[in-house]
Amino acid sequence: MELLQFNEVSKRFSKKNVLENVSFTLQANECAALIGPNGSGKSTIINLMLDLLTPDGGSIKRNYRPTHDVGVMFQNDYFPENLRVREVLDLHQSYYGVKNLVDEILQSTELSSVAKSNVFSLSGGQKRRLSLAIALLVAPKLLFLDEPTNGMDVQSRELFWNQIQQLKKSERTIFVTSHNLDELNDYCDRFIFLKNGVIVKDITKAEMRNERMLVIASPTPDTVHAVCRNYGGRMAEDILFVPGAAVNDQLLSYLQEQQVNYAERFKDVKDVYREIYMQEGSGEKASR
Ligand SMILES: Nc1ncnc2c1ncn2[C@@H]1O[C@H](COP(=O)(O)OP(=O)(O)OP(=O)(O)O)[C@@H](O)[C@H]1O
Repeated sequence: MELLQFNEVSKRFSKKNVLENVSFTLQANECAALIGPNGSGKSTIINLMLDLLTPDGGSIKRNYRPTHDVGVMFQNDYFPENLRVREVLDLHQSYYGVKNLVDEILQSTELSSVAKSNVFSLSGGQKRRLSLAIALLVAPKLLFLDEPTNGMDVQSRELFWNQIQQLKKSERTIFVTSHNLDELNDYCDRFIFLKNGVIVKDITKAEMRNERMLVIASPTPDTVHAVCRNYGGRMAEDILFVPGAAVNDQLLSYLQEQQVNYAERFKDVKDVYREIYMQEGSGEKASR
């Protein structure tokens, strides 16, 4: 089922075009990530999805009620002062007038043991999980996670994403924005890349893994120059990344002749990110 459809949506603030002809659909059960640098328009898209903004052009079709079927885990945790964990959830539940899900959610977010604790005594990871618990109170069809693991340590991140994996099994659409590309790569099924208010790539994990990458660690300047000039590629953190489309017998023979060590692997989100947002490395790509 299609949960959402953006059809050539544009948005302006003052005279500045912030989104231009943005089109995408979200299916029920998807776990999709919206990726883009600061200021690329992610929050504007989310606010349009939540019906907090109106588009200046195009149309949005929602198969959900923005006030009743959507749970949002905001970037920062805001809780009423001096309340216990359970009281915070009871309070939110009373606003929404929804079915009593507090015990179930305390359990699924692993907060039962701190249900009677004051929210200020919680660890950073527990506070993030309480924000998730609040977002789940409406039994959302659509769950927004905005930089969900900010401030969490490794163990809390793993626990958090395991909980999201469980939620994925229960017919929910999950929409994540995060700058943590490793996490998105591991846990999302689809990646929508935004650049200056335009969707420049919309790719599923399965599609991405159809492509290979070639990786050369600590290449010499001569190797960087020769490979980039003839095949394209990008340098990042002393590694040269060559896109799958350029990986061919000629390139591999060249590297073997030059005794350059390389490795081949599937493409991941960071590779796509580099292709979109980073300049190609030294040398011009030859027209082939
Ligand atoms: N209410 C507003 N009035 C004027 N300009 C705005 C408003 N909201 C956003 N903008 C501008 O629109 C552009 C996109 O902003 P947006 O917040 O959607 O980006 P973002 O990708 O979410 O950024 P970040 O990663 O920093 O949260 C920015 O140039 C921002 O300054």
